[in-house]
Amino acid sequence: MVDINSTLLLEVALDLANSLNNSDRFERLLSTIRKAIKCDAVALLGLNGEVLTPLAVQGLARRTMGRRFLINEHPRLAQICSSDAPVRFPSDCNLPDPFDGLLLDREGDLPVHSCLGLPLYSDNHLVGLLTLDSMTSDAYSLISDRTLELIAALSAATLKTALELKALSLSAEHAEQLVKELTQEAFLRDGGELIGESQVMRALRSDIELVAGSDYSVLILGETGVGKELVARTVHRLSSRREKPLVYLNCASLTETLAEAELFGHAKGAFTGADRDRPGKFLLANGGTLFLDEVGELPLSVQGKLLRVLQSGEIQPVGKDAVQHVDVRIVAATNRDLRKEIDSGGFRADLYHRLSVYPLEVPALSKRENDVLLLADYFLERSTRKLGFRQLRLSADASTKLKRYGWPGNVRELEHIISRAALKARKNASLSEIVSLTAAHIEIPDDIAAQPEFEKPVQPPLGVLNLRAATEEYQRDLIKHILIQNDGNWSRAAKSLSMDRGNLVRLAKRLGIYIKKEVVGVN
Ligand SMILES: Nc1ncnc2c1ncn2[C@@H]1O[C@H](COP(=O)(O)OP(=O)(O)OP(=O)(O)O)[C@@H](O)[C@H]1O
Repeated sequence: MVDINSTLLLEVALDLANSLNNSDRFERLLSTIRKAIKCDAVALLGLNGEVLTPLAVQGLARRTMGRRFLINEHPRLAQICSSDAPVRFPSDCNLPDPFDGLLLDREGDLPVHSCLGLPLYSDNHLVGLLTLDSMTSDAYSLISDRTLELIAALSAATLKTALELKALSLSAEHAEQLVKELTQEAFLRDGGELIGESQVMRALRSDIELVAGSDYSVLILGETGVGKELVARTVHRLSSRREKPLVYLNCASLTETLAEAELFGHAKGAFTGADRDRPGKFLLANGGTLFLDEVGELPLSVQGKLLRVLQSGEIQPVGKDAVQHVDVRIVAATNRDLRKEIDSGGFRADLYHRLSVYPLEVPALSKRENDVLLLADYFLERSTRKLGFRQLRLSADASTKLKRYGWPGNVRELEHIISRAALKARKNASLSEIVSLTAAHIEIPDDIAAQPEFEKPVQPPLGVLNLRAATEEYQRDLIKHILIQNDGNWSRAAKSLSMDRGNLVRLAKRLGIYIKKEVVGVN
């Protein structure tokens, strides 16, 4: 049996007391473990609920950090989690390895190899796992249990110190929430996690943490599909209002009366179709947060009323005399340049100043360095689970193709392209194998396909004699076509048509095009 060298133990122990940041702390831990035990790959995973999140990896592709492992979908991880001692998997173990296909410099299946898992306990609670993979069979049989237990104890202590240090630097109110953040809890159940390690995304995350704790209004700016809604959800989740509702209102495509009724509620009979009293979004969000998406599209008259509510904290439902006090935090988002809108008279300057106490700019995906591959891996892991693959990975040519593209539709476009690629690959693949997505699976519009569709001739409708009907038919076809091409994304479709989004939505409505995100049909 082989025992661990005491100098290495000392190194880890000293690192615990050193003023390292957490990612350095984790990296040092893994380096020390690799000196103690020969292995080709090692990963430290933090546990949150049912999700294991990589906190540091060595010998595995960097993009592994974008993966989130649901315990019950990975039998090896489940076995380690349910054990209170190190688990050695025999070389001929046929349970799928969560890191299949992710080992650095190795294409394809993991050959017969040794795998070792250490559950990490702190105060009798499982806080994470350490996994080690070696290409040598039976690599771990000679390492004593005592050595493994010591490594597990030191790793658990490192994880615990990291969590505690993070918690100490925060107000007690947010500590618990942010400890979860440290292990990057995937907000899988209700909304998703903001993935990204680029400088700009780190800066955004720290701005979000800063502003979330206050009660200021937040204005989220950014192109379509960058993740503005996700940012809004994160602000709410990190705020003291998180136990209260987060209410969503899309301000586009609302007429003046509808916008007012949606925001402030209405009395029965206030207008045609108002067959009962209805509370508005402000009341529904009382105590919590109201997310006003596409706030730049709000009709001017309603902007004035919204401003008054923000100043007084009182709402007056349409058709009612009585006012009601509400306590609501506003988070608004827009992909428009509101300063330009102010200059052209489309947006009130006073409302802008009220909303943008704390602006958050979400960067375009093309500005996020290597985040494209990290996000691609995050979406791949989701497709792996949803479509029942054993493992999905990107081939080198697919990665290159993704890196080269400019991403005008940002993260949403990447998400759709990966989902479509996975679906395409599923047709001819055996789900029990590691499936590589190649460049051929990645359907990125080339220069010609990316041309706005309206520049291509659309056939005039045949057999229609009336000019107005013919024009409408033409408009209907064109809008449907452009919407489908843009995955049902109204903002992008409007951009392709050089139109204002609100006008496009209103026109589509008038033409009877069924309005729902991602689905395009005609009533
Ligand atoms: N950093 C991120 N990490 C993980 N997923 C992301 C990230 N950013 C965006 N997404 C995902 O991309 C999709 C688009 O994001 P979202 O709807 O928040 O964008 P948006 O800026 O509000 O778009 P729009 O302007 O069209 O309303 C969502 O499915 C979201 O979960």
